[in-house]
This record gives sequence, structure tokens and C-alpha cells, in this order.
Amino acid sequence: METTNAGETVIGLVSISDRASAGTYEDKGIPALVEWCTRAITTPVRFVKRLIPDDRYAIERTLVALVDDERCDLVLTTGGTGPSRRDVTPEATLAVATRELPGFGEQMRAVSLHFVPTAILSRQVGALREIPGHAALIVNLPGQPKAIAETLGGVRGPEGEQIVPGIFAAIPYCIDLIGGPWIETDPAVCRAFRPKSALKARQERLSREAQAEAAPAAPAEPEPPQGGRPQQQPSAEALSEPPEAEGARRAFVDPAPLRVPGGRTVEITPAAEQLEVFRLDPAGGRLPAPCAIVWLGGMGTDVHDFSELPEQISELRGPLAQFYMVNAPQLELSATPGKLVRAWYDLPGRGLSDEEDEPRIRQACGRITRLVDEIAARGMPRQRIFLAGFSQGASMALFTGARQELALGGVIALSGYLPLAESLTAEIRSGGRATPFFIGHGAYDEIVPLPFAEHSARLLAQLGVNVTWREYEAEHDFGGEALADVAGFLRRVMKY
Ligand SMILES: Nc1ncnc2c1ncn2[C@@H]1O[C@H](COP(=O)(O)OP(=O)(O)OP(=O)(O)O)[C@@H](O)[C@H]1O
Ligand SMILES: Nc1nc2c(c(=O)[nH]1)N[C@H]1C(S)=C(S)[C@@H](COP(=O)(O)O)O[C@H]1N2
Repeated sequence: METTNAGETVIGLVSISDRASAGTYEDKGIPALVEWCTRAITTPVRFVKRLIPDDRYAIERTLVALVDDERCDLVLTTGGTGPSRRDVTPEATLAVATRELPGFGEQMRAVSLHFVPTAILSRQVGALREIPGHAALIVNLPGQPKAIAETLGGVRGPEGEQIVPGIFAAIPYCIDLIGGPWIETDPAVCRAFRPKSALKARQERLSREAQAEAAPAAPAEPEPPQGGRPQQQPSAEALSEPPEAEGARRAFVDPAPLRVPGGRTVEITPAAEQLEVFRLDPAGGRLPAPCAIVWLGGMGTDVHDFSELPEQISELRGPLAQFYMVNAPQLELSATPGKLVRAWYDLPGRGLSDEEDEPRIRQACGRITRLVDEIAARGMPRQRIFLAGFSQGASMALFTGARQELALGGVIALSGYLPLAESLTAEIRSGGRATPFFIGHGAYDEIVPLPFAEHSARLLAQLGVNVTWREYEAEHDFGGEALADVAGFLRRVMKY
């Protein structure tokens, strides 16, 4: 990932073609995009290019990486918008988007009808992806290389006069409105339109800046950024994620289908950083879910072990939540050499805390944070996202929840404890402090002894966290009483 220079527009260019990506023919999509953008845009631009097949998860992963990691302000895709079975670019775009901008698709089809009657076959969309501190516009263009200039630039008459404006005319102002850099264009290629009020506001700001520069003696107050690139705060993940080896991003693993009672739909999502995630939508996805619960599995458990959880929670008058069931990765643990076991981190010492697997704990925290960001980016408000889990999953929920920059709906930890406890005071974030925590534990737990959980609850409470503590006549497991308390906690914090 490169750093972004102030004022520079970062544009992701994605050519989506089975045959070009396999080398069957030469890719003409990216060169056509570079050629048009270079001709049209007169302000500084940096391109980030990707050539990928018509594969929905590859497209989603690429778009998320371009916006979230590469910090692209604009992403232009080409290809995969038609009606054939392999054309899935619009679906992938909307899956990672927070809001659609239907005008882009409508205008492109209107423009394209001037060139080909088959323009109506393109299902292209324009959409925003908004994450904390950053947003990008994603626009699908058709796959025909000549369609790129046609849709971006529009229709011109014999004298070069504009008959129908292309979609790029609206892009600079859209990028202004989402907080991106100022884009200027060459009117001979594409006249960018901005309302007069926007041009006036920019003029005024520039002259204020020029005046401040001309009078350096005056101790100028630093001006808040207006409409420019928002200042990037280091995210919790950036602080906690150890660098991954080159090529460490593994392909998404497609696990066995989940048995779900009650006829719920099951969808496997392309998870953040290749975590195995199953999404369970309430009422078969017909109703919008009031909240999302990210359920983190424990050591040696599988999300299949918790498949009845959504039913149980709603039967106990909990919300009809959307569940993201997350498997811990498969690791070789010190206690079981040569064997892969599901675990978020190793336990190299004899006890839980005499020696801790810090790199893996921090890496898991980064991955879970990314998944939460992804759920938020898909439109679920953070105050409606809950991090929950059992055993090591509970421990990761506590560790990750406390380190969030922005508050979540809540953290629910059953039979867990806070790993790397002594780092909490320095690392707890304002979002973590403002998130309500529920900690439930069995009094006879021999795997995570009760004092560990008590210590975690005390530590969080001392740092100002609102902690609900419950102790049960139980071992290292949880039953109906704990689930009823969880449902009650969800009702209470969601105020319904
Ligand atoms: N990246 C590309 N480079 C060159 N030509 C392309 C490219 N993408 C598409 N085309 C041309 O435009 C046509 C229509 O594009 P479309 O996206 O529907 O591709 P396709 O027929 O689904 O095949 P593929 O995905 O293998 O490119 C293609 O058949 C090909 O002739
Ligand atoms: N401007 C323009 N739009 C166009 C075309 C074109 O040649 N020019 N081709 C059309 C055709 S033939 C198809 S099938 C759809 C979908 O194209 P895609 O699957 O290559 O994205 O885009 C349509 N839109």
C-alpha cells in the first residue's frame, strides 16, 4: 500500500474478465481506462490497477481492498455487467456498498443507447462504500473497451458539441461531497459540472488560504479540513496488526453448510481477511435485521456447535438479529503438535496468562475489527453491532471490543477472560469505554477459572466501562439461564 499525497486522487481501475485475466486475450480494459482518465483529469492522479476474473468473491475482495487499504477515492470497474451467468459485477459492487447512486446506471444506459441497442443489457451500478474516515465512489462500466470512453465522455455531435453528457461530468462533484480531493478536468474531453455555490465556497477558501500564507506573522489557527481528504487516524487494526508475510492472504475457505433450524437462510460471506464466516439472516432475509451479532467460536469448537443460538435468543425475547458466525482459524497448538485445531491463539504456557501468544491475539483482533468494519460498511449502524463469543471467542470479543475506536452496541463474553490484561489500560479506546459489556461465567469452570473472568470484569469497570457481571452454577459451558440474561442484555442496550 502506498501513502497518499495531499490533493492526489487515487483511482482504482478494475478489469473484470475471465478471458483477459486468464491470458486468453490481451486486456484492453485497463489501458482504455488509463488513457481516458489521463486525458480528462488535469489534477494529480495515481492509479491502482487490478485484472481479475468474473468471480463474485474476488470482485468483492478487490473492491474492499481498493477502498479500505489503498484508500481509493474512485473505483472504476469494466466488464461483467451483462446478463450472462458469469456477469456478477453489479451484485459484488452492491454487496460491498453502503448506498447506491442509481443515476449512474441510468445515465450510462441512456448514453449507450446512442451507440448500441444492446445498452439495455448492461446492469451497471454506481455506489458508495463508506468506512470510518473515508469513502469512495464505485462505478461499473461495460466490458467492451470502446464503451469506456463512450460512457465516461458521453455523446458528441459532428462539431464536437456535447449531445448527452457522460457520467464523468458528475464524478468530481460527487467526490467533493464524500470528502475526497478536488478534481479538475479538461473541458475538451469532459466538462465537470459543479453547482455555483460549490465553486464559490472553494474560491473563498482558497483566497483565505492565500491571505494566511501572505501574512505568516499572524499565528494562524489551524483550519479544520473542509471537504478535503479527512485526516487519517491510525485505526485500532493498524496499531495492533503485526505485518503479514507476502502472499499470506489465503483464499476464502468454503466450509460445510450449516444446519440451521427454523428455515433461516444461510449465506457464506467473503469474510474480512479470510475468516470463515456464515451469515444467518432472520426471517429468511425478508425483514431488515435490527442488529448484527458477530459470534466468535471458541478453541476446538465450530460454529455448527452454536447453530441453534439465533433461535434460542429470539425465543428468549431477544432481537431477531442477523448473526455472523465466525470460526476460529485452524492452528497448530503447543499442546497438540502436528494437529490443526480451531483456536484464535496458542496457549504456550502452563496457565492462561503465564505466557501469552501476543502476535496471534493481536492479529485476530485486527481481523475481527475488519469484519466489524465490513458489517458497518454494509449499512448496519455500529451501535447495533454486538461482538460476542464463548471461551476463546469470548476472550477475543473482550480484547477486540475494548480496542474499538467507535462504540459498538455491546460485547458479550461467556466463559472467557481478557488476554494481555496488563496492556488494557494503555490500549483501551474511547469506543471500547463507551460500549456496554456483558460477562457471564460458570463458578465451577476449570478451563477458564472464575478469578480470571472476575479480574477482567474488574479491570474493565475500573477503566470506566459499563460491565454487567453474572455468575452461574455451571462449568465451562453455558445454558438457558445465561442465554436469557444475554437476551435481556440485548433488549436493555437496544432499548426495546
Ligand atoms: N478486458 C478486456 N479486454 C479486451 N476485450 C474485452 C475485455 N473485456 C471484454 N472485452 C470484449 O468485450 C466483450 C464483452 O465483454 P464481457 O464483459 O461481456 O465479456 P465476456 O464475453 O463475459 O467475456 P470475458 O469475461 O471472458 O471477457 C468480450 O466478449 C470481449 O470481446
Ligand atoms: N457504451 C456502450 N455500452 C454498452 C455496450 C457498448 O458497446 N457500448 N455494449 C452493451 C452490451 S453488448 C452488453 S452485453 C452490456 C454488458 O456488457 P459487459 O457484460 O461487457 O459489462 O453492455 C452494453 N453496454
